[in-house]
Amino acid sequence: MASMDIRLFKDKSALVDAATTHLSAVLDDALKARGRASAMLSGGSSPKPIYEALGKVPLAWSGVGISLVDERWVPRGSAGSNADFIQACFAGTEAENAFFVPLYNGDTSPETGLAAAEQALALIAQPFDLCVLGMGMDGHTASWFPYSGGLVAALDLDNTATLAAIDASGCAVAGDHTDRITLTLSAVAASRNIILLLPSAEKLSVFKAAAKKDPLEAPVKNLHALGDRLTVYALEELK
Ligand SMILES: O=C1O[C@H](COP(=O)(O)O)[C@@H](O)[C@H](O)[C@H]1O
Repeated sequence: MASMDIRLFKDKSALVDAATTHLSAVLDDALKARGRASAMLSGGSSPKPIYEALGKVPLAWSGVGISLVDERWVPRGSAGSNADFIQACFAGTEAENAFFVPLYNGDTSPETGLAAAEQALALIAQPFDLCVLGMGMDGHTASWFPYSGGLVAALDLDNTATLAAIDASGCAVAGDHTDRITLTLSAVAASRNIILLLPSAEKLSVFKAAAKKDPLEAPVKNLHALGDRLTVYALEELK
């Protein structure tokens, strides 16, 4: 299998420009090839300027289905809602015409709401054309937090579900939002284009160091096996 494509940048604005061009080309190609496109988006500070720029790109946005790589189990209007975050990034742009599927559905917990979320997500064409990931300094990506409850099922490639429930109690980086819903590794791995954003030299170091760790300790390690469908946008490491 060909190896992942790591693209290194000296500054954040060059990274944002290049990643925005990449994301828009993936969506445009999908729209031209299949008449529709699908994008699974992460929240967080890493993709924010990219989404803000992407929303201004003239695309046939009404043919684009958008949902989330992961979500905190909180209603719209609550702090931490990734659905609100995406809406805010695209506010006032043509991207507001995209078809958005939220993952939170008001059920008591991600576990009890999982089947309905999976059913809702089936409205978006799979395999996904685009999956945009970030990474935390603890080595998590999506809501695959180290040793979290539900992580083994989320990372099991024999688990063909698209979504998994995660209990991130005890994971400091998850903060107060420990009830999560996330794409499974099989859904991410099936995506046509997977983009990992590492907009600091420290994050690139964490990503590289994950290669030698247990995948439950550094879940981002699971991306190392995805081959050339994974493109990493990173800032150069300090010498
Ligand atoms: O908690 C999370 O953090 C990561 C990284 O966020 P960032 O703000 O450092 O970009 C994010 O990718 C992930 O979806 C989220 O669950």
